[in-house]
Amino acid sequence: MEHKKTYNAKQLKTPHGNLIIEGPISSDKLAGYEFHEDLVAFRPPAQQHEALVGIAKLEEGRIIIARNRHTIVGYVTYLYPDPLERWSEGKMDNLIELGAIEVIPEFRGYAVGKNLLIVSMMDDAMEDYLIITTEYYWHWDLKNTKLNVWEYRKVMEKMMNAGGLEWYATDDPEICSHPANCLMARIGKRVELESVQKFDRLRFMNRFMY
Ligand SMILES: CC(=O)SCCNC(=O)CCNC(=O)[C@H](O)C(C)(C)COP(=O)(O)OP(=O)(O)OC[C@H]1O[C@@H](n2cnc3c(N)ncnc32)[C@H](O)[C@@H]1OP(=O)(O)O
Repeated sequence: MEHKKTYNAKQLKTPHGNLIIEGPISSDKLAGYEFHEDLVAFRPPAQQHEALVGIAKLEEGRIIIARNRHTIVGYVTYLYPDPLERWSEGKMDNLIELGAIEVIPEFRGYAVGKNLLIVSMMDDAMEDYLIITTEYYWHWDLKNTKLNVWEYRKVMEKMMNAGGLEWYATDDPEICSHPANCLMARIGKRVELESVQKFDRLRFMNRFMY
């Protein structure tokens, strides 16, 4: 499969300044920008910056960023699922995962997250993909937001819905281990039935139990 990436951008005004939401961004551009020190949700900022540069270099990898002048203040990543996860077991070249999304606390609640999703889907090539994301409550910033798991889950759903991702049932044990965890997905307009059926089989691998 050819992974065509077309750059899109939009401006977003917030009370803390104007942002450019843009991508997919090249690894060189990404490496040249400052990476805000409050981007700490997944790894220490320097390591996460390096990881994003690596993802942008992957054929299927996509990074969309929220930028305040020269500084990255938010991002979302898309790449093939981890080879150790069930989602890669179907060896589907059109299944990519929204792996991480983060916005610095200063810019949260101003639709930056939603706009990262919106700009991601501006690229028509996204209609060729089945995009998944796995939501585990232990990745959420419950401490700083002071939201409970259900309130946080609502934030995640509203944000993902802005990009057309919807809740999908699964019997994945890790997802089923807590009711706030979930699988969300967006099936592109040009994804064929065969891929959808393959995805259904990946979602339910323990059917012998029923
Ligand atoms: C696959 C994964 O990456 S899972 C991990 C997700 N990432 C994290 O948890 C990292 C830490 N958290 C963050 O970086 C941010 O809080 C994000 C990315 C989850 C959300 O980013 P934001 O820019 O704040 O999201 P955005 O402003 O678009 O909000 C989406 C919706 O949630 C609502 N919302 C956002 N924050 C809050 C809050 N603290 N309380 C109540 N509602 C909220 C918004 O009002 C909006 O709802 P609306 O459509 O009714 O207006």
